[in-house]
Amino acid sequence: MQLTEDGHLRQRELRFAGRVHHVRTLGGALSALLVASVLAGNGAPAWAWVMWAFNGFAWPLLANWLTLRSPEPSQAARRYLVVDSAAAGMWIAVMQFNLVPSAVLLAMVSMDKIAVGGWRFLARTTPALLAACVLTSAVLGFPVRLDSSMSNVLATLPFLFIYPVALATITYGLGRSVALKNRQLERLNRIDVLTGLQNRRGWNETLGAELARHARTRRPAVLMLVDVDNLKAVNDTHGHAAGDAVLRSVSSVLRACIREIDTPARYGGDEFGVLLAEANLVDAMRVAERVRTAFIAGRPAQAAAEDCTLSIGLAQADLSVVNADEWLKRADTAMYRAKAGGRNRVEPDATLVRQLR
Ligand SMILES: Nc1nc2c(ncn2[C@@H]2O[C@H](COP(=O)(O)OP(=O)(O)OP(=O)(O)O)[C@@H](O)[C@H]2O)c(=O)[nH]1
Repeated sequence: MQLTEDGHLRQRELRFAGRVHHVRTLGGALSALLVASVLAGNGAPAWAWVMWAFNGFAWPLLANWLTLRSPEPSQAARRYLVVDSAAAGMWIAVMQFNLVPSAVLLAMVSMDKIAVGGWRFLARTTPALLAACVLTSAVLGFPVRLDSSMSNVLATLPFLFIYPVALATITYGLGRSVALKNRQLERLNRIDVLTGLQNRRGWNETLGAELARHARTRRPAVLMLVDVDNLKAVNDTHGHAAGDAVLRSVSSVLRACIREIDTPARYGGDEFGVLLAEANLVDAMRVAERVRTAFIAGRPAQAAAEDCTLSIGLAQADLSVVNADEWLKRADTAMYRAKAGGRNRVEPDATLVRQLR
C-alpha cells in the first residue's frame, strides 16, 4: 500500500512518540526505585507514595495514550517531556535535595532532553523543572537533607547504568539509520529512474576516474555515445509512454551487448553512453555495431514504424583528452557525424579515423 506524504509524516511522528514512550517507561520505573529509597528513609506521608506510584507507573501509560490520540503526536510527545522535567523538579524537592539521587535524576532528565532536541530543548524544559522544584520545596517549607545513605546510593545505581546504556543504544540506532538513508540517497542521485542506468552525474565521475586510470596505466578505453533517431516522431505519433518504452529498450540492448566491466548510462533525454573499458578501437566498433543491429532487431513496433534507429559516436581515451568533458565532446562530434551521414550508423571520432586508415 502506498502512503501519502501525510501518512509518512504521521508514521514518523508515531515512531518518535513510540521511542519517547519506551524511554519514559524505563526511566519511570528506574527513577521510582531511587525515589522510593529516599521516601522510605524520610518516612514520607501517604500522598507522596500515591504520587510516586502514579508518576512512576501510570504516567508513562497516560502520556502515551494522550500522545497517540493527538493529531500531532510529535508535538504532544515533546509537551509531555516538559511535564517529565517538571515531575523531576518536584521529586528533587520532595527528596529534600538528597544529594546522590537528586544529582542522578537531574543528569538523566537533562540527558534525555538533549537526546531528543539538543541544548535548545533542554533550555525549553529547564524552567519547568526549576519552577516545580521551587514551588514544591516552598509548599513543603524548604526542607533540605543532603546526606545520601548507602541504600539511597544502591537504589540509584540501576538508573545510573541502565538508562544511559538504553539511551545510547537508541541514539546509535538512529545515527546508523540516518547514515544508511544518506547512502541510499547518494546512490539514487546517480541513477536514472526510467532505465535504472547511471545518470549523467554518476557517469561523469566514472569517466573522470577512467581517464585518470588511463593516464596512469595507458590501458585503452573507448567512450561510446548513442543517440536515438526519430524519438520525437515516436512521442508525437504514439505518445510519451511509447517513447519511454523505446528508451527502456535501448537500455536493455546496451546491457545485453556489453561486458561486466563496461559502464552504461543514460546521458540525457534520448542520449546514452557506454564506457568501454579495456577496449581498443576494433573492439569498440564491433560492440557499437552489435548495439545498433540488436536495437533494430528488438525495437518496439512503434519504434519500427517511425524508423527509430541509433546513431553512435566513438572516442578513444588518449593523453590529449584532458578531462571527461573533452572526451564527451569528441564522442559527441562523432555521433553528430553519424547523424549527418544519414543516421543509423556508427562513426569513430577524427583521431580514430586517422588510426583506421
Ligand atoms: N518519451 C520520452 N521522450 C523523451 C524523454 N527525454 C527526451 N525525450 C524526447 O526525445 C526527443 C528528442 O528529440 P530530438 O532531439 O529532436 O531527437 P529525435 O527526434 O530523436 O531526432 P534526431 O536525434 O535528430 O534523430 C524529444 O521529443 C524529447 O521530448 C523521455 O524521458 N521520455
